[in-house]
Amino acid sequence: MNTAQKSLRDKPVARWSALIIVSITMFCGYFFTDVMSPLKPLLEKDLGWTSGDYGWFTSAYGWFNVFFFMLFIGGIILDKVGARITGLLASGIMVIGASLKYYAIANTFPEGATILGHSKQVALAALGFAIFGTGVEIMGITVSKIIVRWFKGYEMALAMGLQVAVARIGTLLAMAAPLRIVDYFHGNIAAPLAFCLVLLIIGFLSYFVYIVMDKKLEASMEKVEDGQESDSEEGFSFKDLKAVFANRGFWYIAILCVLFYSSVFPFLKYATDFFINKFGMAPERAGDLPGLLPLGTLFLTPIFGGIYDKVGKGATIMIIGSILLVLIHGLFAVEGLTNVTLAVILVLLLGVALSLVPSAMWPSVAKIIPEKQLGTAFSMIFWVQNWGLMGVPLLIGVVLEKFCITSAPGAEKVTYNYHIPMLIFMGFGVLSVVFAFLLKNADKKKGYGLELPNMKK
Ligand SMILES: NCCCC[C@H](N)C(=O)NCC(=O)O
Repeated sequence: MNTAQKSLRDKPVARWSALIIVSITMFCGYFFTDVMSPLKPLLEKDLGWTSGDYGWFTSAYGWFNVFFFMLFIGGIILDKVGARITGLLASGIMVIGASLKYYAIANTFPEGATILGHSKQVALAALGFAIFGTGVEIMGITVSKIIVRWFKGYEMALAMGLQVAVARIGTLLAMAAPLRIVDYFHGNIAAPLAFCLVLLIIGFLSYFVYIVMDKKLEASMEKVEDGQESDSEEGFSFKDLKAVFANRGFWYIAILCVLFYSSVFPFLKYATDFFINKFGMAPERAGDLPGLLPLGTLFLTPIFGGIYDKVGKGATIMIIGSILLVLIHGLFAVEGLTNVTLAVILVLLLGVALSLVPSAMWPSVAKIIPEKQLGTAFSMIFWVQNWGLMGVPLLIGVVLEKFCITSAPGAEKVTYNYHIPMLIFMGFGVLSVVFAFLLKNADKKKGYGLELPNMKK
């Protein structure tokens, strides 16, 4: 290819700059997603929430995505009108949802005011989180497609890994910062949300810079004579949907996705409380331990992504990550194992698992599904995954409240035994292993190329 035929995506500086910009928006989204997790004990102590309230509120993240098919709608919009408008809409929705959630937590409401059997505060916070969850998930599929658009044939898995790594810095801050921010603002539980809301607005504004870059990319692609990489996609069609549904590899990846993530992200929602209850950690420091999880993934996700780009072995990487899950949650479930050093090691290992599987899973989707159906495919995978992100935190909240309370009724501080929740997380790990093997098997039969490198020679 001579210089005249190059499009903007062929210039490393341009494609990495595009990646940095969209990663900032995702970073802010991930921060907000988990910012309430370390606050669970405080929500119970200061605002009178129960574990059931917390589980219900946390599950709201997936409500609209699952029941109103917002991810499908987002995927269709993405394939029809492209990443520029979809991304802007999605990050705007994130800001609106986050503002409502902040309003709910920052205010007090008349006692006894309930909506759907929960206090007005819990219900409004949940509604805000549901709106936010729609925005951040649609943003997730948009960013996945943006990366494919800029990096296909280049360092695609590395780029996806780096984007996820930057997003996970958001998760890390969400674990480590909120209790410190609350402390700094003299016990104000809403302060971390306000801080995060400001970041989300910055993420929204930074997306305008990406829009300018995307326009330039399009113009440069139009100049490329053969137009082979042009974004002249046909957009969503029901034929595409049927094609994606008929693809066995797609289903294995989607089911692996929901199982794997069900035992990681919902775990994070309860991790601070778990470490306080099982390992006797001081509440002010207990968020630091789950914070180690995203820390490890920062470095490892891009490294494993780079290995997949150069060496391949995508399906095998997913199997190893899933086996790790079983071991980790299995050990967490063992009663009497309360050594903090062991907890640190297990959290770090969970970080390894959370690097292995995503670094191979997301680029593998682009191998199984043709590019013009990718928006649809990512949105369907995220839809399946959202059942888990919605249902599992709710399940754990209910299980905790019904079967795991160890304190006396009416005690000032409620304490829990996390044995059953950990067994539930382990169960998801076991099923992940099964589906990772099924995926590898399908790859052998259908030749998706999951075990092959991503990079063109
Ligand atoms: N706490 C963030 C949830 C992100 C869900 C999202 N659909 C996703 O799977 N992102 C990829 C990842 O590995 O984070």
